[in-house]
Amino acid sequence: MTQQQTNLKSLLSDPSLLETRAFLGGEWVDAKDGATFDVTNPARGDVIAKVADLSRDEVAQAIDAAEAAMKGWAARTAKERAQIMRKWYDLMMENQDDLARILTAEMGKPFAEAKGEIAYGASFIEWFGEEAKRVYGETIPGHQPDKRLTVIRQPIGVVGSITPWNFPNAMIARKAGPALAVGCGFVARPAAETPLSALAMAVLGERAGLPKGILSVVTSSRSSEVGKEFCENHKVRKLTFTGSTEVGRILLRQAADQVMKCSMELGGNAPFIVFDDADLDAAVEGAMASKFRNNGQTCVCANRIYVQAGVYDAFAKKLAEAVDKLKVGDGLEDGVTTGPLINEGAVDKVQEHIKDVLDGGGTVVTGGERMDGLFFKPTVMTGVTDDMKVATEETFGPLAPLFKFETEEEAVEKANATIFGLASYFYARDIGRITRVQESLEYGIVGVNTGIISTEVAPFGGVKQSGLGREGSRHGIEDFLEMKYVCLSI
Ligand SMILES: NC(=O)C1=CN([C@@H]2O[C@H](COP(=O)(O)OP(=O)(O)OC[C@H]3O[C@@H](n4cnc5c(N)ncnc54)[C@H](OP(=O)(O)O)[C@@H]3O)[C@@H](O)[C@H]2O)C=CC1
Ligand SMILES: O=C(O)[C@H](O)CS(=O)(=O)O
Repeated sequence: MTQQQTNLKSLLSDPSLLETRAFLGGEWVDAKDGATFDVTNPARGDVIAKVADLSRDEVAQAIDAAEAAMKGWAARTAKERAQIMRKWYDLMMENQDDLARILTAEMGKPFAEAKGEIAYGASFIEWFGEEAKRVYGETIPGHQPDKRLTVIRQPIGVVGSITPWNFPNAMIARKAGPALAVGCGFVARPAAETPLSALAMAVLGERAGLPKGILSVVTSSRSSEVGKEFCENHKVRKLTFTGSTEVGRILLRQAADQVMKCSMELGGNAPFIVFDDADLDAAVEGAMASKFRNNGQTCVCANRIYVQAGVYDAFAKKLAEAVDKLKVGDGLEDGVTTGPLINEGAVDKVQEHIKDVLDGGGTVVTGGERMDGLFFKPTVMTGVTDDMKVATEETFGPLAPLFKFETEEEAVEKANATIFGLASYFYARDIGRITRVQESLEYGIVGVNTGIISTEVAPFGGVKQSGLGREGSRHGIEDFLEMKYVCLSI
């Protein structure tokens, strides 16, 4: 065990939650060949854990175990599964602080935000345990006198899951919740940057009573190998992915060979529109929440901020004043509102977008510079135009670029001018404008006079190249069910 791992364990009320072995078929295992990969704390740059680095063959074993365990798990009543899901939820909430400390240590987000993510992730486990008890079938009036028609809905089968580093608890829970609740087997491959949160979830899932093999967490540094196993193994009936559109395309191409059902939660490029009839203080508050949550590292962060000409200067001034109050630092320190970026590539992307705006004649109102390590000053820029990179590329960092517009039609046209369609936001008070704009935006999610839209009770997902399917809400369970039509001749 590394010294840093010892240090992290010393922060936990229950040190056994810091697991570094993979959870394979109900057993805690090292990689067969003893291989491990390092997990680094992005705030300090030190290695906090060495985690089992599984091979593709070991992933195949997890899939076999999930298929074998499904027979008994799917045969239980929905209520029995729901009781175990509820116990899992209770354990996650009872251990919220420890789970949050592990999450902050491996991902960097401030402890308060990490606690919020644990509650958000746990809410999907709770929600879908309840929803599973309402997976109804139907009877259909026969098309012939001797025919009796019914429709039943059954678990789709073994699910392969690939998730990103930015929400290392909630993105898994948003998939494992519905999949396990309806009776599927579930094999999770978390991002190599952030496997510890997933392993801690598995510790608690085992304690909650999930049967051996129904859930595996296959930690591996070889993401493309794991993806190929999920896409090529005929025992896998469903692939669920959250991450960039670029990787989503790779997986969809691979999954096409066996016509595998896929759910895709992909990249975004959210517009945030401030009209001249908006409550400016509310708009600033919403922009802060949407733009700087998780240090700008969410797929639903405001990526382009459009401000109507009449309020542009006032909004820019107010926003910069709010940004200057952010406290950048180690997420485990009290009062820190903004942690580090996840890696050097993320810092490079922010710097690239800032330089591009400056080269195009834009201005830094506040921030604009890298700090020590992976820390970056939250930044507001004005004079941003549609020919700049930030207009079409997702920054995934703490940069708020302000674009000026004149008319409602212009704002909507510019907001829609992207291949993405995940989240969008606007602030206005005229009811006619609100109705027209919410109906005209080509996005799966529209926040009106709010910058935070995420909840387990609503359908989360994108249109265009931001994804396929919806997660959360009563709709999110459908992606883990198959419909069977039975025609009985009497
Ligand atoms: N719509 C949504 O809900 C979300 C979308 N995103 C989007 O993802 C991007 C940032 O997240 P990031 O994690 O860097 O995204 P990536 O798409 O690079 O990675 C996401 C996951 O996919 C894995 N992966 C990468 N390449 C492959 C492959 N060829 N086969 C199988 N798995 C692979 C990664 O593993 P590893 O890192 O270990 O290589 C990681 O676990 C942004 O574009 C953001 O918008 C992110 C979160 C949520
Ligand atoms: O990964 C993400 O960015 C999440 O989907 C955003 S949210 O659901 O936490 O808002």
